[in-house]
Amino acid sequence: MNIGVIGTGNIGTEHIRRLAGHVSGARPGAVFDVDTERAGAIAAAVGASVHREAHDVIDDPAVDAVLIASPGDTHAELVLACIAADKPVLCEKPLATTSGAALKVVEAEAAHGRRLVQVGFMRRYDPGYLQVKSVLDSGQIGEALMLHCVHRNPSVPPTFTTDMTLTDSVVHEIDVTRWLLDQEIVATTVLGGRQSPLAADGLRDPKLVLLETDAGVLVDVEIFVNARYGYDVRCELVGATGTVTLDTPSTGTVTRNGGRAQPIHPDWQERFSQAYVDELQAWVAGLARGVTGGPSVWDGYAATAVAEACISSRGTRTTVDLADRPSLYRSTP
Ligand SMILES: NC(=O)C1=CN([C@@H]2O[C@H](COP(=O)(O)OP(=O)(O)OC[C@H]3O[C@@H](n4cnc5c(N)ncnc54)[C@H](O)[C@@H]3O)[C@@H](O)[C@H]2O)C=CC1
Ligand SMILES: O=C1[C@@H](O)[C@H](O)[C@@H](O)[C@H](O)[C@H]1O
Repeated sequence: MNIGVIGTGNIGTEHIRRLAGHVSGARPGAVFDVDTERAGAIAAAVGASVHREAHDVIDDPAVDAVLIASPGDTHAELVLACIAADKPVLCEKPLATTSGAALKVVEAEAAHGRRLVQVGFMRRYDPGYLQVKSVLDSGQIGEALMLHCVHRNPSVPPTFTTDMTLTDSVVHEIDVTRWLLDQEIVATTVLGGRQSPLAADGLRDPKLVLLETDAGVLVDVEIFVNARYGYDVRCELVGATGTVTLDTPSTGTVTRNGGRAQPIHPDWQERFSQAYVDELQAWVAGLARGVTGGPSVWDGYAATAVAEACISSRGTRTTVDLADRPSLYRSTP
């Protein structure tokens, strides 16, 4: 499979390297980035060609499938072009930054009649989250009652906005909640509270997000993107007869001088490195069989709709109103 990649920043470059060296059955064949120097550097490193426009990648007959890793507000338009060209696409999260834009993608793919799009919610491929899901599904802890989540980033670039803490960061917990519980989120309340002195001017950080599902499960998420000490993503799912916990993986405990240190990952690149490879490998394996699975545009739309309600909340309970779910998305492949 010859993969065309649009966006060669942080994650785009890493995905290209993974496609070149860690995913069987695929190679990065063509790339585009508005930053032509950046695109040229990674293309030269992996032997890919550089295109002049994003649409040249999508329309390139030698490109079997497209991977979109440009900023979130560019995604919906590019995914629509892939659907129009009948080309499979893995689109990094978020599918879109507004629910209206995401819904247009849902409608376009539903009208197309078969799935072409996978959304990059890679936590569904993380061995830790998979274990949490398998414990819940096995019935060992009874029915799910509550989910507690922590999502801490050491820092964010100056371009990162308060809205992005919800659309770019909490969107992962929104997807994890829907996937783990197989329930829709119907309401949210977001509280600001005391702010970090280390947050950039105008950035509301940290925040507490409360999500309510259609089955009444309550989910709390601490989002804190200036935690400084490292990358810390955890959760505890509380069931009727027990709990299952996903801890921050340690990278090697050092015991010395009367003390014990447990290093943790510096950022998402290291923490989820295996999940990204497994996500890409599953996508490519599906492509070879002519099947697109994994998180769908419905999942992308629902997640963006919830994130949008979080943005509107500002301390008050805000409901989430989803459109009707097309039959294409009623069963997960
Ligand atoms: N699944 C995950 O855990 C992660 C997902 N992401 C997602 O990946 C996307 C990219 O994030 P980063 O790589 O961190 O950002 P980045 O800012 O490092 O890279 C974005 C790249 O896109 C390029 N670009 C901007 N406009 C473009 C356009 N119209 N067409 C083509 N290229 C364009 C920029 O020049 C830059 O090289 C975002 O949607 C983000 O939410 C990012 C990090 C982790
Ligand atoms: O997707 C990601 C980033 O875009 C986002 O900015 C971070 O907060 C997340 O931890 C990371 O997984």
